[in-house]
Amino acid sequence: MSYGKRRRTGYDPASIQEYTFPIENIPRLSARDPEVYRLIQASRPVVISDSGLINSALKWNLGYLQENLGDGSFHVYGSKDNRFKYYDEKRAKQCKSFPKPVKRYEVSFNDFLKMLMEKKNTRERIYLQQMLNESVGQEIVKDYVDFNWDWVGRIQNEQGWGPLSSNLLLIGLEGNITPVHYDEQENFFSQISGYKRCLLFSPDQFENLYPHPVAHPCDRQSQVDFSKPDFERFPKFRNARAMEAIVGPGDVLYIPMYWWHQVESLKSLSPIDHKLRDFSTTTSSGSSGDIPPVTVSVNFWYRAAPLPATVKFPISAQQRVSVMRNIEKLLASALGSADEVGKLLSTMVDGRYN
Ligand SMILES: O=C(O)C(=O)C[C@H](CCCc1ccccc1)C(=O)O
Ligand SMILES: [Zn+2]
Repeated sequence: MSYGKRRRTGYDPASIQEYTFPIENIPRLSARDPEVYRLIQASRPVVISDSGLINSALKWNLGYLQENLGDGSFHVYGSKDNRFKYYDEKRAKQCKSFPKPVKRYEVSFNDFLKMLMEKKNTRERIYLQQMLNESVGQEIVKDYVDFNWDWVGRIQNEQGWGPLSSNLLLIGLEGNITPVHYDEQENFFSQISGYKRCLLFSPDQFENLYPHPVAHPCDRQSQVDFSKPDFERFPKFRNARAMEAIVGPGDVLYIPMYWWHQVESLKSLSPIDHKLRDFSTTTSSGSSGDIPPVTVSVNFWYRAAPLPATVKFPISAQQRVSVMRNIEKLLASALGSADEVGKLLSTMVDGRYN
């Protein structure tokens, strides 16, 4: 079932990267439409345009956040290009040969704003990704309490999901890309300011997207770089097909657990007013005018529903991924290292199962 045309308002279409795979649209519906809940029930992506989930956060511009986020520290990632490929710190320590794709800084929000200004001239791009925690100021707590918990809580209960595990605050530069990966939690991805293009791939496309081994620092991330796919190493990537949603302020995208997604911050057409109190007094270079436009999002990660008592065959694509993950983990521990897992699996399969 193909849904309408790509949303055309608010962002610069020239900031949409061209890729090699076909793209369908993710349905964009009102929270009043029962189809929304049928899609969520079926673990299919949907954009809900008027849920009001994060209406209280639509005023979260950089000035307001600077005033109210408090003086906790924030994780800010730096990348030498525009890709922010996540990696697991402790696994990276065990893989001495692993080239870290991004640097991680721990800074105050003010330092983040300074980095935004200074990085404007350097090659390095930055991306603030911080879980909202009790260190935030009272105003932010108030806004958080005013999220539409009735709406999202009803879905959480109806779907039998586990507890909310975290809300990640995301503040990135236009052009930043989070490369395609999957998460093991249900996600209501909410857009606060600016526009993001979300490319989603169903869990049954595992074989088209070639994730790193489970024991690798980039577990759950695809090895394929969409901007220059290596079809020799990843031939099945030719079969990949995406669903797309371009989300703007107030939109909520349901990203079902195990669904692959790549998130790209687009260029906003209307200038974003950061309402930053004059910044020049506290830093050497420039005033708030020098702050480049950013996108702001917050996600809602929910733990999955418990597995059903009786398994229904054939198992779902998500269950297949979970089984493959468990086998990789078991073999890595049984063999004492992840390096021999491939060899052992080939020995098991070659000439016997294929
Ligand atoms: O909400 C989601 O799931 C996203 O992927 C949103 C994405 C940033 C996620 C960063 C990340 C990726 C992998 C592991 C932990 C953190 C964006 O908006 O750029
Ligand atoms: Zn994600």
